[in-house]
Amino acid sequence: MELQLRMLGTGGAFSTRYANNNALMTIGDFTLLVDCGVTAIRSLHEMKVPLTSIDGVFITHQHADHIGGLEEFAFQMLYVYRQKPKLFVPSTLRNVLWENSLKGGMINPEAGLNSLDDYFEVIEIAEGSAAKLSEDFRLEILPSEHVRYKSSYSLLVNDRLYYSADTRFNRARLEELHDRGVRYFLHECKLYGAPGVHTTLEELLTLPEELQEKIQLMHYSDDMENYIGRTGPMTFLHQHELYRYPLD
Ligand SMILES: O=c1ccn([C@@H]2O[C@@H]3COP(=O)(O)O[C@H]3[C@H]2O)c(=O)[nH]1
Ligand SMILES: [Zn+2]
Ligand SMILES: [Zn+2]
Repeated sequence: MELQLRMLGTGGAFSTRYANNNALMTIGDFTLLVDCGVTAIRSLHEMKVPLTSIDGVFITHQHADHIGGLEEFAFQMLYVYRQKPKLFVPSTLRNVLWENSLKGGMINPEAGLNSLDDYFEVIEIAEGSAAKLSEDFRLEILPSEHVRYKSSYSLLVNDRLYYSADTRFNRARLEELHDRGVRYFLHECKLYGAPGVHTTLEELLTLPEELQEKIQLMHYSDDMENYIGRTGPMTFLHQHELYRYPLD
C-alpha cells in the first residue's frame, strides 16, 4: 500500500508563483483533497484532475488559501455535475465554516440551500482517534497552534505521514511523532523573518538531523529558489509532481 501525493500548489498565502498549499492524497481507490484554496480549481484543471474524481475534501482551517475555492467546488458539483461531495470537517470547524466563511455566498433560501448539508455529505472528524475515510485511508486530526483561539489542524495519515498544514513550530509533537515511527513529514515553512503564525526554516533547522531528513517543505514564499542548498537535509515539495510514500 502506498500514498500518492500531488500538491495543487506549494505556496504560502501571498505566493503568486506556487499557488495555494493544497494537496491531493490517494490511497487505494480513495482520493482526498486536503484544503481547497482560492487557486484550487484552476490548479486541478491544470493537473487534468476532474472535480468528480475527488472522493472527499478535508479542511484544515478557515484561511482563504485553504477554503477560498470551496464555494466554487460546491457550486460546480451541484449545478454542473449534480453530485453531493463528501466534506470531512473537524467538529470544531463545522459550524464556523458555514456561519463565518461560506454562508454569505452560498445560502439560497429560494433553492432550499440553507446549510452546509445542502451542498455536502458532511462527515465530522473528532480529535483523538483516526477516522476511516475508506478501507485503506485513515486520517487523524491533530489540533495545531496557528492563529490563537481559532481551530486549525495538522494531519496524520495511516500513522505514517504527517502533514503540518499551517502551524507554529511544535518541536515536541514532531519529535514524538518521529519516535512513534512516522516516516514522512510534510511541513510548512516560512523561509525568513519572525515566526508569527508559521514555522520558520530557522526553527526547523534546529531539529535532529535524522528528523530533518524526513521533512519536505511546503507553503513557502516566491523566493524559494534562493533557499535551495540552505535547508540542511530537508527538501522542497514541488507543485503537480507525483510523490509516492510506501505505507507498510
Ligand atoms: O495573525 C495572523 C493572521 C494572518 N497572517 C498572515 O495572513 C495569512 C493568512 O494565510 P496563512 O495562514 O497562510 O498565512 C497568513 C499570514 O501570512 C499573519 O501573519 N498573522
Ligand atoms: Zn496558509
Ligand atoms: Zn493559515
